[in-house]
Amino acid sequence: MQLFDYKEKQPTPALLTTSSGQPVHVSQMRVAGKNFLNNPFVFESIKHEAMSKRPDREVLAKATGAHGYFEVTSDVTMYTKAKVFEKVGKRTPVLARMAISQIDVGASDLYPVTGKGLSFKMYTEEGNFDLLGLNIPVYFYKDPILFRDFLHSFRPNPKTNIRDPTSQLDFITRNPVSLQTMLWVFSEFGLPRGFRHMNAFPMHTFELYNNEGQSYFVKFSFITELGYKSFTLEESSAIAEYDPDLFMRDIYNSIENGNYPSWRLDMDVLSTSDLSKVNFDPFDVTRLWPNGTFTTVQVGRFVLNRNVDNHYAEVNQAAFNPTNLVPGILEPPDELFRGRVIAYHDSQNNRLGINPNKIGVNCPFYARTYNRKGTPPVLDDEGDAVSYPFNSFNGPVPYEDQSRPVRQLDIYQENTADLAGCKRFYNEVTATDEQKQRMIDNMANVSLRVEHSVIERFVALLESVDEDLAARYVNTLDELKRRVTLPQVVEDLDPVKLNPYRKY
Ligand code: HEM
Repeated sequence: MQLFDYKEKQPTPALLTTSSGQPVHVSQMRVAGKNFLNNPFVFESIKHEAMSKRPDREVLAKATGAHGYFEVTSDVTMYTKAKVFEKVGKRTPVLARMAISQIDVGASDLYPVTGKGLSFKMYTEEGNFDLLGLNIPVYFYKDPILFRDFLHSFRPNPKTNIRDPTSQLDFITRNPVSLQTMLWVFSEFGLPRGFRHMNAFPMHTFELYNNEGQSYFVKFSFITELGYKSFTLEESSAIAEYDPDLFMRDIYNSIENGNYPSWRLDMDVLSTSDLSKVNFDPFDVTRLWPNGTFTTVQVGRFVLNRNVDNHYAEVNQAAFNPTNLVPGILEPPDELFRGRVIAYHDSQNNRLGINPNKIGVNCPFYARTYNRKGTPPVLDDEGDAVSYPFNSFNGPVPYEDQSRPVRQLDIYQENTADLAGCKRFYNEVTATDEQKQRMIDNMANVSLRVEHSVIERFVALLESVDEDLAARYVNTLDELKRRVTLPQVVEDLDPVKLNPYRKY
């Protein structure tokens, strides 16, 4: 389809050149019988392809993206002075990136038990404002050191390069703090019917302040305006076979057809006085705020109405960073966020160089800094502007704002797991029998190849959450083991039998 569109725009072929603009002679197109080192066109073509791959993101690598806008739908000026939210009807251009975790580029979107990302970059007049969300409202852990450990347990074994569900369940039993999020991921909420039908949550508690300097504490949510819908396990395994790129295709086609995906931006709010009264840690990303403790305010909506022209330039090279906030919105004070402050810069410097914000898609409307040089692009590098701050030559100066809180919260968090939250999830969120069984079927599928002692520990953990959950899991797994008889050819290839280090 895209190929035919191109042909329509380009009725006759254009002249081919090298990257430095010299026309390419037809004899340069093939090497046969010639010394190709004397053929800069061939040399450049091979070299460029060989060196074209930059590192992918370590997490959420496979993705799609689109442009659109954010529109304010309610007056929220009592909570924040951020100009992006300053009046009802105001629109701000937006880039969205939608991604799937735990899989590499090229793998199937329907790979079981993955998280999905939905991030928005709002190009505001006060700088880029990025909100990064995942499709589940609680996070796997609150201690940033677990970033590495969690990923390692879910990644292929470093020796064999084979995924090992034993290490995944082992991680959960050794870090019960991650159980609640895993229950969400195993449940229907882990398998939305494409990005358009999923909600997403930035999870941290941000401090907002208004023009009078009053603070509020908020959690943002992106709520799909199409209504949440999920795939059944049968549907997803059937689709995985014939359309591994379904999530990506669905977004592209819906925008091309004028069915623009959209999400409401809501925020759950606690005032400063609420904060001193609650009996839970409102900054703990592994827990939900209990119903009845907060008010929900609608802020606006995101609409995606334009596909990108170049995936590499506009999606792969996009750099979303949770520290990209604007005046009126302060950094969340929790420990996990502090871990993220380091990680995104490092990852983006590693894959894009030291000037990621000078790459077209990341450029804010306005930026004046004292940084100079670095890996390309350097653009005009501020021309002849003075290159050190606090100078006598009218170099850029910082702004002043009397309403910005002078003190920010400094919090110390407990290292406890919210198993009561897991019980509430099992009994209240997966409320019906069918919902419970679906989650347990998923857990049992993953557990089929898990080493016995780890299963025992996992069952003990589930028992400490809810007896019924543990009993159903044991029964479902037993039943599944009885039912699954591998055909001979698969048995011959069974990794357990081939791997002398593993036993069941
Ligand atoms: C210690 C905690 C965390 C660390 C160290 C971490 C680190 C990272 C890194 C290094 C990237 C790749 C960035 C890039 O190269 O562009 C990334 C991407 C991402 N992270 Fe995190 N992360 C953490 C927690 C979270 C949380 C709590 C959320 C959700 C609320 C989240 C959502 C995302 C999303 C959606 C992306 C993909 C962004 C895109 O589409 O480019 N992360 N994370």
